Amino acid sequence: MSLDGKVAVVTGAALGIGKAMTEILLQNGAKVALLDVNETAGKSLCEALMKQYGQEKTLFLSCDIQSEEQTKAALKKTSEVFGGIDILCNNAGILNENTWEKTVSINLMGVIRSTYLALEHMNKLNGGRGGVIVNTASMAGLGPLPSCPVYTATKHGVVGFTRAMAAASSASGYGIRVNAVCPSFVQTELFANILDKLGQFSHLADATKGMVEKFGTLSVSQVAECLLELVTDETKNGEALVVTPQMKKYMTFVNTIQ
Ligand SMILES: NC(=O)C1=CN([C@@H]2O[C@H](COP(=O)(O)OP(=O)(O)OC[C@H]3O[C@@H](n4cnc5c(N)ncnc54)[C@H](O)[C@@H]3O)[C@@H](O)[C@H]2O)C=CC1
Ligand SMILES: CC/C=C\C[C@H](O)C(=O)/C=C/C=C/C=C\C=C\[C@@H](O)C/C=C\CCC(=O)O
Repeated sequence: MSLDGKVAVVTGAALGIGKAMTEILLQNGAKVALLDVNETAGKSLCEALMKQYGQEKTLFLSCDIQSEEQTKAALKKTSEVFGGIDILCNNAGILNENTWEKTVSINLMGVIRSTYLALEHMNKLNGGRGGVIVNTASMAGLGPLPSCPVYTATKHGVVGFTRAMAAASSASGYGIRVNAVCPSFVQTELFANILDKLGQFSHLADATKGMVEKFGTLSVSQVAECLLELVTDETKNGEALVVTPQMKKYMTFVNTIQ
């Protein structure tokens, strides 16, 4: 799928992985709506991107994906300005075992909310153009991180939601592919602050450090390249693309219900 003329929405676009996703989508010809709760960083990035790619290519919308009203308004504005939505990158997320309800609210409920609201614009059965949704899960969505069980649960939920939505879309004729990217550790602000966010599991920090030493850390660009692959390869639907500094692979899942 060529990205020329396509319209993308990236949540959590202001920093880290979302910023890299935004940049690679613009580099490949898409228009991008940047949604983020961090207005200062979002506006600053959007201004810089407008200078590099043109005013007509980017839009920043302040949006907390925990809010139905804000998310609905941001997606509506995106459609009004750019004429529709073809690509949704559900990237916004946090890690904080101290505030685990907020972690669930953003990482899982926010992905579900953004997906359902975007379907109103993307679904071919609603007059949409179809397209692709890519959810930023994590390797913690495929196996446990003992020092952050709630974060692990949210990412497992994102992987399960991704696979179920992909099947539902295919069976329903929505014309929308749904995939997940599952990185290991990535050098971002979220990653830099994790040792302060483990709450009652802070005693397991050393084990986490050991995992980081084992896996190493990815750059945000490496994750963005995976996004581009999942967006442009129209054969990919219901996939979980695992990426570490050592390897990249599509997960195979055993369907226990035959
Ligand atoms: N950094 C890492 O090691 C890994 C991160 N991930 C996932 O990647 C995604 C992005 O994380 P990073 O770039 O590392 O984090 P980051 O903290 O660098 O950037 C996250 C962005 O999301 C925004 N955001 C947070 N809550 C929001 C909300 N309620 N509504 C809208 N925007 C919100 C923040 O303002 C920030 O701009 C997250 O879903 C995270 O779980 C997955 C695997 C590894
Ligand atoms: C303490 C949390 C640190 C960083 C959070 C970051 O956002 C993140 O999500 C990092 C995840 C890194 C995970 C690295 C390894 C995970 C290993 C096990 O959980 C097994 C996972 C998957 C197995 C997949 C497979 O190859 O079979």
